[in-house]
Amino acid sequence: MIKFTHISKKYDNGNYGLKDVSFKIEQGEFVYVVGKSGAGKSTLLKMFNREEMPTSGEILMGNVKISRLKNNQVYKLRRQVGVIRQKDLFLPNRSAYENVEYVLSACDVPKEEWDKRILDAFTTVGMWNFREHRTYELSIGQQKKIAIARAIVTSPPVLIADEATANLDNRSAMDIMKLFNKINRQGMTVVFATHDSTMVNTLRRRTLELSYGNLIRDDRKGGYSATNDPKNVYVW
Ligand SMILES: Nc1ncnc2c1ncn2[C@@H]1O[C@H](COP(=O)(O)OP(=O)(O)OP(=O)(O)O)[C@@H](O)[C@H]1O
Repeated sequence: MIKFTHISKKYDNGNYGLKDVSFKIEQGEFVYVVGKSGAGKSTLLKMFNREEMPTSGEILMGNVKISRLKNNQVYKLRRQVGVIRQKDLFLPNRSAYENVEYVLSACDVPKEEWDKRILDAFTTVGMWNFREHRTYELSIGQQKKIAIARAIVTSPPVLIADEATANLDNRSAMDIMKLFNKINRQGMTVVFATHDSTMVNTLRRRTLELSYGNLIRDDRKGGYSATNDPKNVYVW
């Protein structure tokens, strides 16, 4: 369970990213975050793994208050939250396989688990046959799939995606959305920010809508599929 309570974010230059935002997400939910450019979507997403800290309010992950975490615990938090960014940075001269493997090396995952984890991640995104390709040789849609493989290879209970379908044609975008659906059905919570309302209407899910930093809508459109899978409990 993730709970945002009265979260506000005021940047140093006086801009408000978020204003008094409160909501709760259960493990296994699929949630869209929508709103126009500048509405606060990225600011909201960056709070999940403490890339940004709220100016006021409290965020709970399980029973842990994110703002109270010490540096070594923030590192653990980041293993619990997989992130797919608007622009994913790859090791461009390395293969897709090495790009995914790199995440495991950076996360202290025991080496004997690497092969299986990498195979599982590539299989989930359907990219095993492209594992030897350098990432710059891949299409944008294929690169997005590798970005997803990197985000899920540590099996985080929560997956955060910021405009993961930007710059993709409709077919590739739908491919990526199906992938997020599949990952969600496996029990992972997915929080997916987009300004594309077509996308949101196609796959009806719970939607949080932001406008000028305010949460102006929170509905549940049949998207709730909580799971009791023990692998999804938070470990600190
Ligand atoms: N690092 C920052 N410093 C100052 N202001 C910021 C910073 N990041 C975001 N903002 C401001 O916070 C508000 C929300 O921005 P945010 O990037 O979260 O919106 P968004 O909905 O993700 O927009 P986009 O879809 O264009 O990325 C905007 O007014 C923006 O200018």
